[in-house]
Amino acid sequence: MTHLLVIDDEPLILETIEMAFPDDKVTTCPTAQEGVQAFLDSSPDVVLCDIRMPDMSGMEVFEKLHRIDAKVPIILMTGRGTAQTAIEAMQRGAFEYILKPLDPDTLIPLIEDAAETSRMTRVRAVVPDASVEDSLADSDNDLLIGNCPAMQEVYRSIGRVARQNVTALILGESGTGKEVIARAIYQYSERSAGRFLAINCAAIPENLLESELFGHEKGSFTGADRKKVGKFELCNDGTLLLDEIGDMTPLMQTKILRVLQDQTFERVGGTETIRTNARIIAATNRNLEKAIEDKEFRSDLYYRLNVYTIKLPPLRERGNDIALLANYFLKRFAKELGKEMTGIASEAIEILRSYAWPGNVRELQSAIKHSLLEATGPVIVPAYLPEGLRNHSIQANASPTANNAAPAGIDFAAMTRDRLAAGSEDIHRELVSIAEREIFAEVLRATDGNLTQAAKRLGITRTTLRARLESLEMSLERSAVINDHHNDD
Ligand SMILES: Nc1ncnc2c1ncn2[C@@H]1O[C@H](COP(=O)(O)OP(=O)(O)OP(=O)(O)O)[C@@H](O)[C@H]1O
Repeated sequence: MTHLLVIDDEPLILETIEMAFPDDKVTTCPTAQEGVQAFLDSSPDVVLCDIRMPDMSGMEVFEKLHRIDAKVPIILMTGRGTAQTAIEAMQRGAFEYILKPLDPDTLIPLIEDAAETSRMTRVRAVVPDASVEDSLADSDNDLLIGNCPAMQEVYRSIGRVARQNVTALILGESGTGKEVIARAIYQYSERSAGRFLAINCAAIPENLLESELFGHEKGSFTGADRKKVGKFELCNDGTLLLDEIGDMTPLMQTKILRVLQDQTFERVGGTETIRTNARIIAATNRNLEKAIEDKEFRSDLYYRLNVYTIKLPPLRERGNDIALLANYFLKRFAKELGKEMTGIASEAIEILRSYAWPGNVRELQSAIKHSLLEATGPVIVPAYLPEGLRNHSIQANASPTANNAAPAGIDFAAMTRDRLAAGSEDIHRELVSIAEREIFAEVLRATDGNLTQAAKRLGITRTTLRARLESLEMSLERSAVINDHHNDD
Protein backbone atom coordinates (compact mmCIF):
# COMPACT_ATOMS: atom_id res chain seq x y z
CA MET A 1 0.00 0.00 0.00
CA THR A 2 1.32 3.40 -1.00
CA HIS A 3 0.90 6.47 1.19
CA LEU A 4 0.10 9.40 -1.03
CA LEU A 5 0.04 13.01 0.20
CA VAL A 6 -2.01 15.35 -2.01
CA ILE A 7 -1.77 19.12 -1.56
CA ASP A 8 -4.26 21.18 -3.55
CA ASP A 9 -6.76 23.90 -2.79
CA GLU A 10 -9.32 22.47 -5.26
CA PRO A 11 -11.59 20.03 -3.37
CA LEU A 12 -12.51 18.28 -6.63
CA ILE A 13 -8.89 17.34 -7.30
CA LEU A 14 -8.49 15.96 -3.77
CA GLU A 15 -11.64 13.89 -4.18
CA THR A 16 -10.70 12.62 -7.65
CA ILE A 17 -7.33 11.40 -6.41
CA GLU A 18 -8.82 9.75 -3.35
CA MET A 19 -11.22 7.89 -5.61
CA ALA A 20 -8.51 6.90 -8.09
CA PHE A 21 -6.49 5.11 -5.37
CA PRO A 22 -9.03 3.21 -3.27
CA ASP A 23 -6.48 0.63 -2.08
CA ASP A 24 -3.86 3.14 -0.98
CA LYS A 25 -3.63 5.57 1.91
CA VAL A 26 -4.36 9.07 0.63
CA THR A 27 -3.83 12.10 2.90
CA THR A 28 -5.35 15.29 1.48
CA CYS A 29 -4.44 18.85 2.45
CA PRO A 30 -6.18 21.95 1.11
CA THR A 31 -3.36 24.37 2.04
CA ALA A 32 0.39 24.36 1.58
CA GLN A 33 0.96 24.91 5.31
CA GLU A 34 -1.08 21.85 6.19
CA GLY A 35 0.69 19.90 3.46
CA VAL A 36 4.14 20.65 4.87
CA GLN A 37 2.94 19.70 8.36
CA ALA A 38 1.42 16.42 7.10
CA PHE A 39 4.69 15.67 5.28
CA LEU A 40 6.61 16.10 8.54
CA ASP A 41 4.08 14.12 10.60
CA SER A 42 3.34 11.19 8.36
CA SER A 43 6.33 10.65 5.99
CA PRO A 44 4.37 9.75 2.86
CA ASP A 45 5.79 7.64 0.01
CA VAL A 46 4.81 10.07 -2.76
CA VAL A 47 3.60 13.70 -2.84
CA LEU A 48 1.30 15.27 -5.42
CA CYS A 49 1.30 19.04 -5.10
CA ASP A 50 -0.47 21.79 -7.00
CA ILE A 51 1.91 24.37 -8.38
CA ARG A 52 -0.43 27.29 -7.66
CA MET A 53 -1.57 27.50 -4.03
CA PRO A 54 -3.02 30.61 -2.34
CA ASP A 55 -0.79 30.47 0.77
CA MET A 56 2.57 29.53 -0.79
CA SER A 57 3.86 29.04 -4.35
CA GLY A 58 4.18 25.44 -5.53
CA MET A 59 7.91 25.99 -6.02
CA GLU A 60 8.23 27.07 -2.38
CA VAL A 61 6.30 24.04 -1.17
CA PHE A 62 8.45 21.80 -3.33
CA GLU A 63 11.67 23.30 -1.99
CA LYS A 64 10.53 22.99 1.63
CA LEU A 65 9.56 19.35 1.22
CA HIS A 66 12.67 18.56 -0.79
CA ARG A 67 14.83 20.06 1.95
CA ILE A 68 13.10 17.96 4.60
CA ASP A 69 13.47 14.67 2.69
CA ALA A 70 14.91 14.71 -0.81
CA LYS A 71 14.12 11.03 -1.28
CA VAL A 72 10.35 11.39 -1.45
CA PRO A 73 9.23 11.72 -5.08
CA ILE A 74 7.26 14.95 -5.55
CA ILE A 75 4.94 15.28 -8.55
CA LEU A 76 3.73 18.75 -9.39
CA MET A 77 0.27 19.33 -10.81
CA THR A 78 0.19 22.20 -13.22
CA GLY A 79 -1.88 23.96 -15.85
CA ARG A 80 -0.30 24.67 -19.24
CA GLY A 81 0.54 28.21 -18.13
CA THR A 82 2.75 27.06 -15.26
CA ALA A 83 4.48 24.11 -16.96
CA GLN A 84 7.76 26.03 -17.25
CA THR A 85 7.94 26.40 -13.44
CA ALA A 86 7.31 22.67 -13.10
CA ILE A 87 10.15 21.89 -15.51
CA GLU A 88 12.46 24.09 -13.43
CA ALA A 89 11.32 22.23 -10.30
CA MET A 90 12.21 18.95 -12.02
CA GLN A 91 15.67 20.25 -12.75
CA ARG A 92 15.99 20.91 -9.02
CA GLY A 93 14.81 17.46 -8.04
CA ALA A 94 11.02 17.14 -8.49
CA PHE A 95 10.06 13.70 -9.79
CA GLU A 96 7.66 14.67 -12.59
CA TYR A 97 4.89 17.10 -13.43
CA ILE A 98 1.42 16.32 -14.66
CA LEU A 99 -0.96 18.57 -16.54
CA LYS A 100 -4.44 19.40 -15.28
CA PRO A 101 -7.14 18.25 -15.93
CA LEU A 102 -5.79 14.99 -14.55
CA ASP A 103 -6.06 11.96 -16.79
CA PRO A 104 -6.23 8.71 -14.76
CA ASP A 105 -4.45 6.81 -17.57
CA THR A 106 -1.42 9.06 -17.06
CA LEU A 107 -1.80 9.61 -13.32
CA ILE A 108 -2.05 5.98 -12.16
CA PRO A 109 1.11 4.63 -13.89
CA LEU A 110 2.96 7.79 -12.85
CA ILE A 111 2.07 7.28 -9.18
CA GLU A 112 2.99 3.58 -9.45
CA ASP A 113 6.36 4.52 -10.93
CA ALA A 114 6.93 7.15 -8.21
CA ALA A 115 5.92 4.70 -5.46
CA GLU A 116 8.36 2.11 -6.82
CA THR A 117 11.13 4.73 -6.97
CA SER A 118 10.28 5.78 -3.42
CA ARG A 119 10.49 2.18 -2.25
CA MET A 120 13.81 1.58 -4.00
CA THR A 121 15.30 4.75 -2.58
CA ARG A 122 14.05 4.47 0.97
CA VAL A 123 13.89 0.76 1.75
CA ARG A 124 17.44 -0.28 2.49
CA ALA A 125 18.84 -3.54 1.16
CA VAL A 126 21.02 -4.82 3.99
CA VAL A 127 22.89 -7.91 5.00
CA PRO A 128 21.52 -8.72 8.48
CA ASP A 129 24.20 -8.70 11.14
CA ALA A 130 21.96 -10.02 13.92
CA SER A 131 19.69 -13.03 13.50
CA VAL A 132 17.05 -12.83 10.77
CA GLU A 133 14.34 -12.85 13.48
CA ASP A 134 15.83 -9.80 15.21
CA SER A 135 16.36 -7.99 11.93
CA LEU A 136 12.84 -8.78 10.81
CA ALA A 137 11.30 -7.66 14.05
CA ASP A 138 12.64 -4.15 14.05
CA SER A 139 13.14 -3.11 10.49
CA ASP A 140 11.47 -2.17 7.27
CA ASN A 141 14.61 -3.08 5.39
CA ASP A 142 14.89 -5.66 2.63
CA LEU A 143 17.29 -8.19 4.05
CA LEU A 144 19.85 -9.82 1.80
CA ILE A 145 19.77 -13.47 2.74
CA GLY A 146 22.45 -15.99 1.86
CA ASN A 147 25.78 -17.18 3.23
CA CYS A 148 27.08 -19.39 0.43
CA PRO A 149 30.59 -18.47 -0.72
CA ALA A 150 29.34 -16.92 -3.97
CA MET A 151 26.94 -14.62 -2.07
CA GLN A 152 29.63 -13.69 0.44
CA GLU A 153 31.75 -12.64 -2.51
CA VAL A 154 28.79 -10.56 -3.74
CA TYR A 155 28.59 -8.78 -0.37
CA ARG A 156 32.34 -8.12 -0.45
CA SER A 157 31.95 -6.73 -3.96
CA ILE A 158 29.17 -4.38 -2.83
CA GLY A 159 31.48 -3.10 -0.10
CA ARG A 160 34.34 -2.62 -2.54
CA VAL A 161 32.47 -0.95 -5.38
CA ALA A 162 29.86 1.15 -3.52
CA ARG A 163 32.21 3.94 -2.43
CA GLN A 164 34.14 4.16 -5.64
CA ASN A 165 32.36 6.34 -8.11
CA VAL A 166 32.58 3.81 -10.94
CA THR A 167 30.12 2.10 -13.21
CA ALA A 168 29.01 -1.29 -11.94
CA LEU A 169 27.66 -4.18 -13.99
CA ILE A 170 25.47 -6.80 -12.32
CA LEU A 171 25.03 -10.11 -14.12
CA GLY A 172 22.66 -12.89 -13.17
CA GLU A 173 19.69 -14.86 -14.36
CA SER A 174 16.23 -13.41 -14.02
CA GLY A 175 15.10 -13.14 -10.38
CA THR A 176 18.55 -13.61 -8.82
CA GLY A 177 18.43 -10.23 -7.05
CA LYS A 178 20.12 -7.82 -9.46
CA GLU A 179 17.86 -4.92 -8.58
CA VAL A 180 18.21 -5.42 -4.87
CA ILE A 181 22.01 -5.55 -5.19
CA ALA A 182 21.96 -2.35 -7.27
CA ARG A 183 20.02 -0.71 -4.46
CA ALA A 184 22.55 -1.91 -1.91
CA ILE A 185 25.40 -0.41 -3.96
CA TYR A 186 23.53 2.90 -4.09
CA GLN A 187 22.69 2.87 -0.39
CA TYR A 188 26.24 2.15 0.71
CA SER A 189 27.63 4.77 -1.68
CA GLU A 190 28.47 8.40 -1.07
CA ARG A 191 25.51 9.27 -3.27
CA SER A 192 23.03 7.64 -0.92
CA ALA A 193 21.39 10.97 -0.05
CA GLY A 194 20.80 11.63 -3.73
CA ARG A 195 18.51 10.16 -6.28
CA PHE A 196 18.18 6.56 -7.35
CA LEU A 197 16.17 5.96 -10.49
CA ALA A 198 15.72 2.73 -12.37
CA ILE A 199 14.59 2.01 -15.87
CA ASN A 200 13.90 -1.32 -17.53
CA CYS A 201 15.45 -0.98 -20.97
CA ALA A 202 13.66 -4.07 -22.31
CA ALA A 203 10.17 -3.01 -21.34
CA ILE A 204 9.89 0.17 -23.42
CA PRO A 205 10.05 0.69 -27.21
CA GLU A 206 13.21 2.42 -28.47
CA ASN A 207 11.77 5.90 -29.10
CA LEU A 208 10.09 6.06 -25.70
CA LEU A 209 13.22 4.78 -23.99
CA GLU A 210 15.23 7.48 -25.70
CA SER A 211 12.86 10.16 -24.36
CA GLU A 212 12.79 8.60 -20.91
CA LEU A 213 16.58 8.59 -20.67
CA PHE A 214 17.53 11.77 -22.52
CA GLY A 215 14.32 13.81 -22.41
CA HIS A 216 12.88 15.65 -25.39
CA GLU A 217 12.07 19.16 -26.55
CA LYS A 218 8.51 20.26 -27.11
CA GLY A 219 7.40 19.47 -30.68
CA SER A 220 10.35 17.17 -31.40
CA PHE A 221 7.98 14.40 -32.56
CA THR A 222 4.25 13.85 -32.93
CA GLY A 223 2.84 13.71 -29.43
CA ALA A 224 5.73 15.64 -27.84
CA ASP A 225 3.39 18.41 -26.72
CA ARG A 226 5.69 19.49 -23.92
CA LYS A 227 9.30 19.39 -22.95
CA LYS A 228 10.47 16.34 -20.99
CA VAL A 229 13.45 16.11 -18.66
CA GLY A 230 15.11 12.70 -19.01
CA LYS A 231 16.49 10.40 -16.34
CA PHE A 232 20.13 11.23 -17.08
CA GLU A 233 19.40 14.87 -16.34
CA LEU A 234 17.24 14.08 -13.30
CA CYS A 235 19.94 11.81 -11.97
CA ASN A 236 22.75 14.32 -12.10
CA ASP A 237 24.76 13.56 -8.92
CA GLY A 238 22.53 10.53 -8.40
CA THR A 239 22.51 6.88 -9.40
CA LEU A 240 20.75 5.39 -12.41
CA LEU A 241 20.03 1.68 -12.78
CA LEU A 242 19.80 0.60 -16.40
CA ASP A 243 18.10 -2.76 -16.06
CA GLU A 244 18.10 -5.35 -18.88
CA ILE A 245 20.83 -3.41 -20.66
CA GLY A 246 21.57 -6.47 -22.82
CA ASP A 247 18.26 -5.92 -24.61
CA MET A 248 18.99 -2.40 -25.81
CA THR A 249 18.82 -1.64 -29.51
CA PRO A 250 22.04 -0.68 -31.37
CA LEU A 251 21.00 3.00 -31.47
CA MET A 252 20.46 3.12 -27.72
CA GLN A 253 23.73 1.31 -27.12
CA THR A 254 25.55 3.98 -29.12
CA LYS A 255 23.85 6.76 -27.17
CA ILE A 256 24.61 5.20 -23.80
CA LEU A 257 28.23 4.67 -24.83
CA ARG A 258 28.55 8.38 -25.52
CA VAL A 259 27.17 9.29 -22.07
CA LEU A 260 29.61 6.87 -20.46
CA GLN A 261 32.52 8.23 -22.50
CA ASP A 262 32.04 11.95 -22.09
CA GLN A 263 29.06 12.43 -19.77
CA THR A 264 27.16 14.45 -22.34
CA PHE A 265 24.00 14.07 -24.39
CA GLU A 266 21.29 16.11 -26.12
CA ARG A 267 17.56 15.89 -25.51
CA VAL A 268 15.64 14.35 -28.42
CA GLY A 269 15.04 17.20 -30.88
CA GLY A 270 17.37 19.49 -28.92
CA THR A 271 20.70 21.10 -29.74
CA GLU A 272 21.88 22.04 -26.24
CA THR A 273 24.57 19.67 -24.95
CA ILE A 274 23.78 18.62 -21.41
CA ARG A 275 26.29 17.24 -18.93
CA THR A 276 25.46 14.55 -16.43
CA ASN A 277 27.55 12.85 -13.82
CA ALA A 278 24.95 10.21 -13.02
CA ARG A 279 26.50 7.04 -11.73
CA ILE A 280 25.41 4.13 -13.90
CA ILE A 281 24.66 0.69 -12.56
CA ALA A 282 23.79 -1.69 -15.38
CA ALA A 283 22.18 -5.10 -15.02
CA THR A 284 21.31 -7.89 -17.39
CA ASN A 285 20.40 -11.55 -17.47
CA ARG A 286 21.97 -11.94 -20.91
CA ASN A 287 25.42 -13.29 -21.57
CA LEU A 288 26.96 -10.13 -22.97
CA GLU A 289 30.08 -11.84 -24.30
CA LYS A 290 27.88 -14.16 -26.34
CA ALA A 291 25.77 -11.18 -27.44
CA ILE A 292 28.99 -9.49 -28.65
CA GLU A 293 29.95 -12.63 -30.60
CA ASP A 294 26.48 -12.64 -32.13
CA LYS A 295 26.97 -8.95 -33.05
CA GLU A 296 24.03 -7.95 -30.87
CA PHE A 297 25.96 -5.94 -28.31
CA ARG A 298 28.73 -3.38 -28.82
CA SER A 299 32.01 -4.57 -27.41
CA ASP A 300 33.17 -0.99 -26.64
CA LEU A 301 30.04 -0.46 -24.54
CA TYR A 302 30.67 -3.76 -22.77
CA TYR A 303 34.21 -2.71 -21.83
CA ARG A 304 32.90 0.61 -20.51
CA LEU A 305 30.27 -1.15 -18.40
CA ASN A 306 32.52 -3.93 -17.27
CA VAL A 307 34.66 -1.73 -14.97
CA TYR A 308 33.41 -3.63 -11.95
CA THR A 309 31.26 -6.70 -12.44
CA ILE A 310 29.22 -8.57 -9.85
CA LYS A 311 27.97 -12.02 -10.80
CA LEU A 312 24.94 -13.33 -8.96
CA PRO A 313 24.79 -17.12 -8.80
CA PRO A 314 21.58 -18.87 -9.84
CA LEU A 315 19.55 -20.04 -6.85
CA ARG A 316 20.05 -23.73 -7.66
CA GLU A 317 23.79 -23.25 -7.03
CA ARG A 318 23.35 -21.66 -3.58
CA GLY A 319 23.02 -24.89 -1.57
CA ASN A 320 21.70 -24.26 1.92
CA ASP A 321 20.79 -20.66 1.10
CA ILE A 322 17.61 -22.07 -0.46
CA ALA A 323 16.45 -23.19 2.99
CA LEU A 324 17.56 -19.89 4.59
CA LEU A 325 15.68 -17.87 1.99
CA ALA A 326 12.59 -20.10 2.22
CA ASN A 327 12.47 -19.64 6.01
CA TYR A 328 13.06 -15.91 5.69
CA PHE A 329 10.19 -15.50 3.18
CA LEU A 330 7.96 -17.67 5.36
CA LYS A 331 8.58 -15.43 8.38
CA ARG A 332 8.15 -12.26 6.38
CA PHE A 333 4.91 -13.27 4.68
CA ALA A 334 3.51 -14.83 7.87
CA LYS A 335 4.14 -11.51 9.63
CA GLU A 336 2.52 -9.57 6.77
CA LEU A 337 -0.52 -11.85 6.64
CA GLY A 338 -0.78 -12.16 10.42
CA LYS A 339 -0.58 -15.95 10.17
CA GLU A 340 1.07 -18.09 12.84
CA MET A 341 3.70 -20.30 11.13
CA THR A 342 6.45 -22.25 12.83
CA GLY A 343 8.54 -23.58 9.96
CA ILE A 344 9.03 -25.77 6.91
CA ALA A 345 9.09 -29.57 7.19
CA SER A 346 12.36 -31.20 6.17
CA GLU A 347 10.62 -33.14 3.33
CA ALA A 348 9.43 -29.84 1.89
CA ILE A 349 12.92 -28.35 2.24
CA GLU A 350 14.30 -31.37 0.35
CA ILE A 351 11.90 -30.66 -2.52
CA LEU A 352 12.92 -27.01 -2.56
CA ARG A 353 16.58 -27.96 -2.59
CA SER A 354 16.24 -30.41 -5.46
CA TYR A 355 14.23 -28.10 -7.71
CA ALA A 356 16.06 -26.16 -10.44
CA TRP A 357 14.47 -22.71 -9.85
CA PRO A 358 14.53 -21.23 -13.35
CA GLY A 359 12.86 -18.10 -11.89
CA ASN A 360 15.38 -18.02 -9.02
CA VAL A 361 14.71 -16.07 -5.80
CA ARG A 362 11.56 -14.46 -7.21
CA GLU A 363 10.12 -17.90 -7.97
CA LEU A 364 11.04 -19.16 -4.50
CA GLN A 365 9.36 -16.12 -3.01
CA SER A 366 6.09 -16.85 -4.83
CA ALA A 367 6.32 -20.58 -4.05
CA ILE A 368 6.51 -19.78 -0.34
CA LYS A 369 3.68 -17.27 -0.56
CA HIS A 370 1.59 -19.88 -2.38
CA SER A 371 2.38 -22.48 0.30
CA LEU A 372 1.51 -20.07 3.08
CA LEU A 373 -1.88 -19.33 1.54
CA GLU A 374 -2.54 -23.06 1.05
CA ALA A 375 -1.38 -24.03 4.53
CA THR A 376 -4.02 -25.02 7.06
CA GLY A 377 -1.49 -25.78 9.79
CA PRO A 378 1.59 -23.97 11.15
CA VAL A 379 4.17 -26.03 9.22
CA ILE A 380 4.72 -26.04 5.45
CA VAL A 381 4.55 -29.66 4.32
CA PRO A 382 5.08 -30.88 0.71
CA ALA A 383 1.32 -30.89 0.01
CA TYR A 384 1.22 -27.09 0.33
CA LEU A 385 4.00 -26.47 -2.20
CA PRO A 386 3.04 -25.50 -5.77
CA GLU A 387 2.16 -28.46 -7.97
CA GLY A 388 5.12 -27.96 -10.31
CA LEU A 389 7.55 -28.44 -7.44
CA ARG A 390 5.78 -31.52 -6.11
CA ASN A 391 5.56 -33.11 -9.57
CA HIS A 392 9.22 -32.54 -10.00
CA SER A 393 9.86 -34.33 -6.74
CA ILE A 394 7.66 -37.30 -7.73
CA GLN A 395 9.56 -37.59 -11.01
CA ALA A 396 12.89 -37.32 -9.28
CA ASN A 397 12.04 -40.07 -6.82
CA ALA A 398 10.37 -42.46 -9.29
CA SER A 399 12.44 -45.57 -9.76
CA PRO A 400 13.73 -46.24 -13.26
CA THR A 401 12.33 -49.28 -15.04
CA ALA A 402 13.85 -51.32 -17.83
CA ASN A 403 11.66 -49.91 -20.59
CA ASN A 404 11.42 -46.53 -19.12
CA ALA A 405 14.81 -44.89 -19.06
CA ALA A 406 15.71 -43.17 -15.81
CA PRO A 407 13.45 -40.20 -15.47
CA ALA A 408 15.17 -36.86 -15.47
CA GLY A 409 15.74 -35.20 -12.11
CA ILE A 410 13.76 -32.28 -13.44
CA ASP A 411 10.19 -32.40 -14.68
CA PHE A 412 10.42 -30.18 -17.73
CA ALA A 413 6.73 -30.41 -18.56
CA ALA A 414 5.78 -29.16 -15.08
CA MET A 415 8.48 -26.55 -15.20
CA THR A 416 7.30 -25.34 -18.61
CA ARG A 417 3.77 -25.03 -17.25
CA ASP A 418 5.13 -23.06 -14.28
CA ARG A 419 7.07 -20.71 -16.52
CA LEU A 420 4.01 -20.24 -18.75
CA ALA A 421 1.95 -19.41 -15.69
CA ALA A 422 4.66 -17.03 -14.48
CA GLY A 423 4.40 -15.14 -17.79
CA SER A 424 8.02 -15.77 -18.82
CA GLU A 425 8.98 -14.83 -22.36
CA ASP A 426 12.32 -16.57 -22.24
CA ILE A 427 11.21 -20.15 -21.68
CA HIS A 428 13.41 -21.78 -24.32
CA ARG A 429 16.64 -20.31 -22.99
CA GLU A 430 15.67 -20.83 -19.35
CA LEU A 431 14.83 -24.50 -19.72
CA VAL A 432 17.40 -25.53 -22.31
CA SER A 433 20.14 -24.04 -20.18
CA ILE A 434 18.90 -26.00 -17.16
CA ALA A 435 18.98 -29.22 -19.18
CA GLU A 436 22.47 -28.41 -20.42
CA ARG A 437 23.69 -27.71 -16.91
CA GLU A 438 22.44 -31.07 -15.66
CA ILE A 439 23.92 -32.94 -18.61
CA PHE A 440 27.30 -31.24 -18.43
CA ALA A 441 27.52 -31.59 -14.65
CA GLU A 442 26.81 -35.33 -14.85
CA VAL A 443 29.21 -36.02 -17.70
CA LEU A 444 31.95 -33.93 -16.09
CA ARG A 445 31.45 -35.82 -12.85
CA ALA A 446 31.69 -39.13 -14.66
CA THR A 447 34.87 -38.06 -16.45
CA ASP A 448 36.49 -36.51 -13.36
CA GLY A 449 36.20 -33.08 -14.87
CA ASN A 450 38.32 -33.95 -17.88
CA LEU A 451 37.04 -31.68 -20.65
CA THR A 452 38.45 -33.75 -23.51
CA GLN A 453 36.85 -36.95 -22.21
CA ALA A 454 33.60 -35.16 -21.41
CA ALA A 455 33.42 -33.63 -24.90
CA LYS A 456 34.04 -37.09 -26.41
CA ARG A 457 31.22 -38.63 -24.35
CA LEU A 458 28.91 -35.75 -25.21
CA GLY A 459 29.75 -36.05 -28.91
CA ILE A 460 30.68 -32.39 -29.22
CA THR A 461 34.01 -30.68 -29.66
CA ARG A 462 36.02 -29.61 -26.67
CA THR A 463 35.87 -25.99 -27.86
CA THR A 464 32.08 -26.13 -28.04
CA LEU A 465 31.88 -27.64 -24.58
CA ARG A 466 34.16 -25.00 -23.13
CA ALA A 467 32.20 -22.22 -24.81
CA ARG A 468 28.89 -23.62 -23.55
CA LEU A 469 30.25 -23.96 -20.00
CA GLU A 470 31.43 -20.38 -20.13
CA SER A 471 28.18 -19.10 -21.52
CA LEU A 472 26.28 -20.95 -18.80
CA GLU A 473 28.70 -19.44 -16.33
CA MET A 474 29.28 -22.91 -14.93
CA SER A 475 32.28 -22.80 -12.72
CA LEU A 476 34.55 -25.68 -13.50
CA GLU A 477 35.40 -27.69 -10.41
CA ARG A 478 38.97 -27.16 -9.31
CA SER A 479 39.83 -30.69 -10.31
CA ALA A 480 38.29 -30.06 -13.70
CA VAL A 481 40.40 -26.99 -14.22
CA ILE A 482 43.52 -28.83 -13.15
CA ASN A 483 42.73 -31.75 -15.42
CA ASP A 484 41.98 -29.35 -18.18
CA HIS A 485 45.32 -27.60 -17.78
CA HIS A 486 47.08 -30.97 -17.74
CA ASN A 487 45.38 -31.77 -21.00
CA ASP A 488 46.46 -28.52 -22.49
CA ASP A 489 50.08 -29.06 -21.52
N1 LIG B 1 19.54 -12.58 -1.39
C1 LIG B 1 18.26 -12.20 -1.29
N2 LIG B 1 17.68 -12.15 -0.09
C2 LIG B 1 16.39 -11.79 0.05
N3 LIG B 1 15.60 -11.45 -0.98
C3 LIG B 1 16.11 -11.48 -2.21
C4 LIG B 1 17.48 -11.85 -2.44
N4 LIG B 1 17.72 -11.80 -3.75
C5 LIG B 1 16.56 -11.42 -4.34
N5 LIG B 1 15.61 -11.21 -3.42
C6 LIG B 1 14.21 -10.82 -3.70
O1 LIG B 1 13.78 -11.54 -4.87
C7 LIG B 1 13.01 -10.72 -5.72
C8 LIG B 1 13.65 -10.65 -7.10
O2 LIG B 1 14.85 -9.90 -6.99
P1 LIG B 1 15.25 -8.77 -8.07
O3 LIG B 1 14.03 -8.07 -8.60
O4 LIG B 1 16.32 -7.96 -7.47
O5 LIG B 1 15.82 -9.74 -9.21
P2 LIG B 1 16.40 -9.37 -10.65
O6 LIG B 1 17.59 -10.21 -10.85
O7 LIG B 1 16.57 -7.88 -10.76
O8 LIG B 1 15.22 -9.87 -11.59
P3 LIG B 1 14.98 -9.51 -13.15
O9 LIG B 1 16.16 -9.98 -13.93
O10 LIG B 1 13.76 -10.30 -13.49
O11 LIG B 1 14.78 -8.02 -13.21
C9 LIG B 1 12.90 -9.37 -5.04
O12 LIG B 1 11.70 -9.32 -4.32
C10 LIG B 1 14.10 -9.34 -4.09
O13 LIG B 1 13.85 -8.52 -2.98
